[in-house]
Amino acid sequence: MIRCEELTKDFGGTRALNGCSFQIEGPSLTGVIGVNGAGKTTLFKTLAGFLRPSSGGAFVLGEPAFQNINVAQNVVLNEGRMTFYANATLQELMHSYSRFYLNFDEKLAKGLLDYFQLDEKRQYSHLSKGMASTFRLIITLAARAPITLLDEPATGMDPTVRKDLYEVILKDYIKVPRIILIASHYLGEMEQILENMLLIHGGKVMLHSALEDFQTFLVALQGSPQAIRPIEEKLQVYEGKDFGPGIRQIVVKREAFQQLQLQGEDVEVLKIAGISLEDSFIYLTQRKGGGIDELYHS
Ligand SMILES: Nc1ncnc2c1ncn2[C@@H]1O[C@H](COP(=O)(O)OP(=O)(O)OP(=O)(O)O)[C@@H](O)[C@H]1O
Repeated sequence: MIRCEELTKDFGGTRALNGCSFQIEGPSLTGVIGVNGAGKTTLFKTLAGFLRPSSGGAFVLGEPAFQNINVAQNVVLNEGRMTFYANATLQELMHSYSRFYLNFDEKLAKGLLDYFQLDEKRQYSHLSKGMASTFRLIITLAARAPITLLDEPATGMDPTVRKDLYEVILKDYIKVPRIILIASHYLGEMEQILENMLLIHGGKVMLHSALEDFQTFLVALQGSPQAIRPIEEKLQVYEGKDFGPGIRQIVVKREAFQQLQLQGEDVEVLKIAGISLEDSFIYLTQRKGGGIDELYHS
């Protein structure tokens, strides 16, 4: 179980987390998404016990996470900037993980190294970016820690390896259900394996829901401008645009639209369409103010 309560983390003058609260009780494959700088890595490092909260709390298995040996043994963090000692071979790194994580599955780790054609005698520092990511993922999953945190696990991987990566994560989760959080910007690809979504924005949780609820959170309405305008005036519109003279489209919250309780003719003129996960993410986290067009028109 993991729980954050009004978790705030400051780095000097920068507030990376700002009253972040959520809880995950049981096994779950959760995607953690957010724009660059939203606070995802800070959240993971705090849950792993590497960072002390400035205020509020981060709890793992009911205990405060910071510098807690019980937490450390139950949480494994895979992060791109992880440094291992110079000259370490894959075999040595695997060995050090297996001594620290009591459930480390060596057979699985070796099987995956074979599958991804990584020679365990090679030095980690000599691997390419994508190979290093693959290796980190292998030892992180093989650790079989009850809380597994994957921060941008696909960094540098080519599309074929990424496809395998998602399959490996999913199969491993099915074999040993546990709390797995994956922070990634590859939303369209991750979507196929996730159960839940946690959207972090400005250091806070903006949305924490089942994947299906996230996928249907926003909806696109198309119709004549006469049919669309009255809705537009009543609801928060995430995007509005005209498709030629006779058709206007707006993006709004599905629930808010349903609560409008439109009747009869009004409903008939509207075409309602779903929105991809990636587009929903963009609409929900878009920057306010002038867009890119404006920058290039001065
Ligand atoms: N050690 C640090 N010192 C100072 N500022 C930091 C430090 N670590 C993170 N920050 C700042 O905290 C904020 C959140 O950073 P964080 O790395 O958690 O974001 P993120 O959501 O993981 O971003 P990305 O998607 O780009 O990886 C950013 O403004 C970042 O510059």
